[in-house]
Amino acid sequence: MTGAPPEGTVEIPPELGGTPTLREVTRHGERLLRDAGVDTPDLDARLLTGAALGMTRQHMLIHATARLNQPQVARVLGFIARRVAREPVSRILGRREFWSLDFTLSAATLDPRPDSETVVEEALAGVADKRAPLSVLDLGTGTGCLLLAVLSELPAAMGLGVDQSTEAVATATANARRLGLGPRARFAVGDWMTGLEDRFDIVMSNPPYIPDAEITTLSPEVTGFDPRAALAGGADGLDAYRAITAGLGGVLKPGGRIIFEVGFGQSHDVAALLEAAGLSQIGFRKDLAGIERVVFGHLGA
Ligand SMILES: C[S@@+](CC[C@H](N)C(=O)[O-])C[C@H]1O[C@@H](n2cnc3c(N)ncnc32)[C@H](O)[C@@H]1O
Repeated sequence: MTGAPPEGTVEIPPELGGTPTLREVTRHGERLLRDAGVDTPDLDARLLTGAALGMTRQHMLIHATARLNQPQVARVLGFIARRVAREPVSRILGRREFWSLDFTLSAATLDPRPDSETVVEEALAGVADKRAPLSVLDLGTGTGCLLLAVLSELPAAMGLGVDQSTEAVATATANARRLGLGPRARFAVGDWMTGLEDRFDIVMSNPPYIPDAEITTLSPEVTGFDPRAALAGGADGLDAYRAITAGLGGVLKPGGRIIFEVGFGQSHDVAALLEAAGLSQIGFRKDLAGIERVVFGHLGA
């Protein structure tokens, strides 16, 4: 559900007939979003109007009284209608900023969350020599955001991103190319580390971790638009952690590190899985909200 709204399907209300001003159209969109219970109606109306018209925020401020024609009004209202239906702004725009890099989304990829930057921070914090030729594996790569963010900071590192979704792998490959990281990033379809023969210095994963029964309690922006395969973690949310920790010995180099993103309240269960798998120096990193978002461990040298 990304890209432009279908043309000609939006009904334009009488007050926006003729050539309304940009400000009138933006305010109308904001009202529709507020009535629909969207959290940030002013911000979303501004972002969507700007995107529909190809205008920056500064342009919009300068041209607030500029007149729009009816196709332009229809395009703005098309975007607003999608947001009223709870499609996230990032999905309507088809892209999301992560680690100050621009990522294209697809229906098969999770919309990257700011909290996941904690994984990138921890991966980089453990690298003493940023120019070393390290190897990095990202399991459940989605848009490729974790792997590509890490590679953007480590100029001699190479990486592999694995996902079970062919469409996600295609999206991640296109993101790598667009970000100029194509020569150092490879993506493959697979079931976690099954069939991999190489070993890596760093393994990262933000696997699906929502307990199955909790999925329906999430916001409509998540349940309606993030793929279920990116969310569903089994009965207790820990299925993927069990599968991945069981295979870590085969993909980590001696002295290598695993860095997991975890859901709220899961850090100690995941730490116990790592300990049972023989990893040491297990630690935690909090996200900006003070929640233990990352669990990491070392494979003894
Ligand atoms: C929570 S999303 C994370 C995506 C991305 N790494 C991020 O942080 O935005 C989990 C990803 O794991 C993938 N996945 C689920 N089960 C998998 C499996 N058995 N093997 C490989 N990937 C899997 C999903 O397709 C999804 O892209």
